[in-house]
Amino acid sequence: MMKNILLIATGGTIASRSTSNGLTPQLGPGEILEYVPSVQRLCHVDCIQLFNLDSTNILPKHWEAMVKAIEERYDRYDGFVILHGTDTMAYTSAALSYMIQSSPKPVVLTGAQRPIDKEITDAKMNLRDSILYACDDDSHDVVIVFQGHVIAGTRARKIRSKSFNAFSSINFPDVAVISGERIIRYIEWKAGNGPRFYTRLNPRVFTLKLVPGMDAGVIHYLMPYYDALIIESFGVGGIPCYEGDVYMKALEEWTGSKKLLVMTTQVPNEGSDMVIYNVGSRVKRRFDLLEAYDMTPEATVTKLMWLLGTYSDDNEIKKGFYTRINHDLMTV
Ligand SMILES: NC(=O)C[C@H](N)C(=O)O
Repeated sequence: MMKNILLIATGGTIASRSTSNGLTPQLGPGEILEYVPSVQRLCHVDCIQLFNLDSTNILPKHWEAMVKAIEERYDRYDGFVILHGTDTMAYTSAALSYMIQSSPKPVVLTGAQRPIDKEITDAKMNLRDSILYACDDDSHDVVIVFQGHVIAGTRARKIRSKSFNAFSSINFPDVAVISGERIIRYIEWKAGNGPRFYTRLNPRVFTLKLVPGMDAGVIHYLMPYYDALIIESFGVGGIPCYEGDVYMKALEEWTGSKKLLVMTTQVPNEGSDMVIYNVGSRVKRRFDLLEAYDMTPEATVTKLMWLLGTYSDDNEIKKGFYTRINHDLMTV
């Protein structure tokens, strides 16, 4: 029997037309689908348009809208394909991985680096591959399908701003590749017993990228606005101890007001390991902090938004942070 797929349009380059002010999302999902008539042979597709945004403008409330749209229609479809801009797609795929857990049906995000109405475009291949993947019996959970790569929702990172192969899977293999009509699966991955939907997020999570010599006073400034601070430190992880240990004092003030402190690294691959150097281990011993290890920055920030929006108990938040969801964390 033919599968039923829901195509959810949110904007991005795939929906954009050239205007005198640059590329602007204008096409609806029906118009986009017309460029790939071959999908008619694969499945039946229904379309909805939630918004039509350059993904630069995506907010946590848009993630909530995507989740609600899927939850309301979950029983009626075999799979879901979300058309999305590439700029923040890795944040959305991570957020949705926490908000739609253990889904036996696939939720596929895709988009393009060039609009679908251009002669040279990656949009048609990405859309066709995504629908092919969403129709497959062995597909489940949140993934990005892009340029033939299938990447777990928590592992994607935009690594090229212009080329077609824009996404990479960080610290984890591609879960599959798509070659023509074939899906070649690289990892054994069983469907969970969900879905479990979560729609509450707390966006008061700040990511601070350390730069040599940065004024530690910035941490004090963040106090009224944020509940959790993720420090993207250098290398395997550490906090500078120059100038009278101002960073340690700032972090004492931060943690003293019952706010979460999370350490990660700005190095793209292999993650943090704070106990290796004195600059890290002294911080880890001093504070009851969380360490992101091999999680991506996108997964770390959205996981905290989900945890802080869902749980109020500190221990539950800490336990939840170290619980592996959609392949986000392998070290622990
Ligand atoms: N390739 C793209 O989709 C980029 C676009 N600015 C977006 O993220 O919406």
